[in-house]
Amino acid sequence: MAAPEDAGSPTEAPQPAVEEEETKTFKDLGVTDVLCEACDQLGWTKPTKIQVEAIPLALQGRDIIGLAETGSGKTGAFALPILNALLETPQRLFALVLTPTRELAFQISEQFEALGSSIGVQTAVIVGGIDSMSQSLALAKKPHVVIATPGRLIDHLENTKGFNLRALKYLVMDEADRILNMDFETEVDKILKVIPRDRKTFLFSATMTKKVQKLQRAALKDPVKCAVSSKYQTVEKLQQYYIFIPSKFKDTYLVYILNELAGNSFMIFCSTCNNTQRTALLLRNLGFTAIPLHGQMSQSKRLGSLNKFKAKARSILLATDVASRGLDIPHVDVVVNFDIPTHSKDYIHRVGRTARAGRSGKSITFVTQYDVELFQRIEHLIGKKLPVFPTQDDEVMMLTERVTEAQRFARMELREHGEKKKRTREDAGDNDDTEGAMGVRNKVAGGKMKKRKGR
Ligand SMILES: Nc1ncnc2c1ncn2[C@@H]1O[C@H](COP(=O)(O)OP(=O)(O)OP(=O)(O)O)[C@@H](O)[C@H]1O
Repeated sequence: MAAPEDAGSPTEAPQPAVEEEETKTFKDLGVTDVLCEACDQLGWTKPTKIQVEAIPLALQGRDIIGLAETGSGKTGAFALPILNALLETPQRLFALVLTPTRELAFQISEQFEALGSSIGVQTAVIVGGIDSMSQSLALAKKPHVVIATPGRLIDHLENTKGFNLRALKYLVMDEADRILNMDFETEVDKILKVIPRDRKTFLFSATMTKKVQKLQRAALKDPVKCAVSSKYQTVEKLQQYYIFIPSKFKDTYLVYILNELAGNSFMIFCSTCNNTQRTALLLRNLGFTAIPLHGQMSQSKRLGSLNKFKAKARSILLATDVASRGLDIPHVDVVVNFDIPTHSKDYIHRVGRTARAGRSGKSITFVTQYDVELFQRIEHLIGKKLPVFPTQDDEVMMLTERVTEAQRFARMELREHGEKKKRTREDAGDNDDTEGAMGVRNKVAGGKMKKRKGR
C-alpha cells in the first residue's frame, strides 16, 4: 500500500468483495479468541462492514479514519483492536478516547467493559459536571482506558498530581469531526501536546470534516481511510419524512403525531435548552410521559433522564444536540426534528438515533416557513428528496384548543420554576425541569389525550 503524503490524503482501504465480507468472522479479522468469545456473548454473530474494514488494518498498526453510517458498530471497530493490543502488551493508561458529550463517554466505557470483562480491563470516565475528586482517585488507580470529554481531561492533566498520559499508545477521537471542531480546539491542542507523538490514532464518525487542516491537527501518521459508503448516508431501514407547517402550529402538529404514532418511543430534538423544557412541560400537561435532556441540567439529572428513557419508564425524550451524537438506545422508534438542525450534518446524527444496528425506524422533520433553506441543504447533503408525512389537517386543528391551554400552563410552570430557583438560589447551572413541576398538569382536563377517531 502506497504511503500517502500527509494526513489530508489518506490511503483508501481496499473494498472487500461482498461474498467475502459476508462470511468473515471476528477471528478471520485477526481478533484474539477471548475477545471473539466476548463478541459472541454480546450477540455479535459477525462483524459489521466498518468492523470488517477497520479491524485488520488497526491490528496491523495503521492510523485510521473510519467513516460509517450511524449505528453501524464503530465503537467495536476501535475498541476491539485496542483491547487486542492491550492483551499483547498489557500496560496502564494505554488508550484515551475523546468524546464530545458526557453521556457518550459513559456509553463507550460500558462497551469497553462489556468486551473486555474477561480480560479484566479497567476504564475511567473523566467528564465534566461530576465530582473531580472521585475522578482523581480513579486516575490514581491507573486504568487501562480513559474515556473523556476534552475540558475535564485538561483539568486533570493540569491539576491531578501524578497523572499524565506520557506512555499512551492509542488515541481515539470518536465523533471526530465534532472533536476537531472549533469548540474543542484549545483543549484538543493542549491534549495533543502532552501525549506521545509515537502512538496510534483513530478518528471515527458518521460524518467527517473535509478540511485537511482539521485532520492534520489530529496528527495522524500515514492514515488509511475506511469508508463504508462514499456519500453521507442515512441508514436504509430509516423512513425519513418531513412536514411543512406554519411555525405557530408546531406544538399542535407535534401532539397530533405523538397521538398518531402512540405506543412508540420518541426522541424529539429542539434547538435550545429552554425549548426542551417548555415542550416537555407542554406534553406532560397533556398526559404524555416526556422528559428533557439538555446541557443546562446537572449531570445527575441528565443521567437520570437518560436512564428513565432507556428503561422505558418515559416514552419521550426531549433533547438538544447534546443527545444527537453516538447515543445507542436500541428501542428508539421515531426521531422528531421539532426544530430543524442548523448544521445539516447534525441531521444525520439526530436521525441516526433510530434504525440502529439493522433495526427500522422513522424520522419526521418539521419545516416551517423559516426553515426552507436549511431543509434544502439537508436534502442536498443526504442526496435524497424526502416524502411528506401524511397528516389530516382537520384532525390537527381539532387539537388546537387543548394545546393552547397546555401551552399556557407550561408557560406558568416555567415562570414558577424560574422564580423558585431565584428564591432558593439553586446551583446556577442546574436549570432543569424537575418532574415535580407537574402540578398544573392535572388542571388540564382529561389527562392523556385520546385519539379522536380510535385509529
Ligand atoms: N458486530 C456486531 N453485531 C451486532 N451488533 C453490533 C455489532 N457491533 C456493534 N453492534 C451493536 O450495534 C449498536 C450500534 O453500535 P455503535 O454505538 O458502536 O454505533 P456507531 O456506529 O458508533 O453509531 P453512531 O454513529 O450513532 O455513534 C450497539 O448496540 C452495538 O452493541
